[in-house]
Amino acid sequence: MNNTFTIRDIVNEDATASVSDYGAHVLSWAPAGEQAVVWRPKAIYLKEGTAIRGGVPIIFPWFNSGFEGGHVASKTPKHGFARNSFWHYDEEGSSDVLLRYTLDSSEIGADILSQFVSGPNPQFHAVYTIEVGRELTMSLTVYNDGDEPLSYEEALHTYLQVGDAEQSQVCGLEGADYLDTVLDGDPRCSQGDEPVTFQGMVDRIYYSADTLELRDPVLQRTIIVAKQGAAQTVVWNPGEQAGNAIGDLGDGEWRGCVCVEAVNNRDCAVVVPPHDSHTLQQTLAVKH
Ligand SMILES: O=P(O)(O)OC[C@H]1O[C@H](O)[C@H](O)[C@@H](O)[C@@H]1O
Repeated sequence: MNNTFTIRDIVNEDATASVSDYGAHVLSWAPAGEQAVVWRPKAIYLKEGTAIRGGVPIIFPWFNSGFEGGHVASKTPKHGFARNSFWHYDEEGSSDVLLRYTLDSSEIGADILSQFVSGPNPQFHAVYTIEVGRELTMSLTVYNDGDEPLSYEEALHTYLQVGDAEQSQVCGLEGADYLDTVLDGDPRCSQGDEPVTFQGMVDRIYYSADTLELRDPVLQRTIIVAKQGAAQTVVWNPGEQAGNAIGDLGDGEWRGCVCVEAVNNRDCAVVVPPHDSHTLQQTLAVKH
């Protein structure tokens, strides 16, 4: 594996984007003529073993500290190893509109692999593609190369740029059940008829895979978030207090983003039969 922090800038007639090989991490994406849609903070810190803030971290094979036997577990690193790994850039499989990355279980330490719920010796490889155009489509396919079912959690943890989180709304989750992980015991709640808004920390796992709209009155646009192969949607913004306490964000930067994430976690973890695969996909677009 090539352990250098390469960042690839993509410029084509429909969009610009930048992608880091470390984490196969989309750092930014803007359709032509638009402000950035995928949000990145002012400073990006690149350090082996540490996740990049902003952009689209790939969360795999567990979400937060994982979930096992009906309880929150204590797996490390937080959100799995995919965002902290140097992925292989597939030169031949890539172009100025599509980037392709791979990662193989043989490159991951046994101590980390031993934390898989489905058994200590998983064999798999992952292929991640990023299509850069007027839409951005990110697809994570995990192939189970072993003889036992492979179980994991995953997310495409997408930071979306907004003019002001407190004035933004996520529409399309009305009536959906969710786990409110800000509250003790992560109680199951139900979204009323109103959109999701951001006054204080919001950290929720919605049992919905519907296409959503992030409405932004400040930038006067709507970001459309569609997904496939996801059972859930996580919506997250840390709010002022926790946002200003995040070490790799400047004061007030939390206001410039809202995370809308395509997710399979907890009771919706993926189980891939032997020699089969699963794809999680998220597509972003803008409308005015
Ligand atoms: O700070 P990070 O490790 O990147 O995690 C950032 C956030 O990711 C997700 O949105 C989780 O739902 C949150 O609980 C977590 O705080």
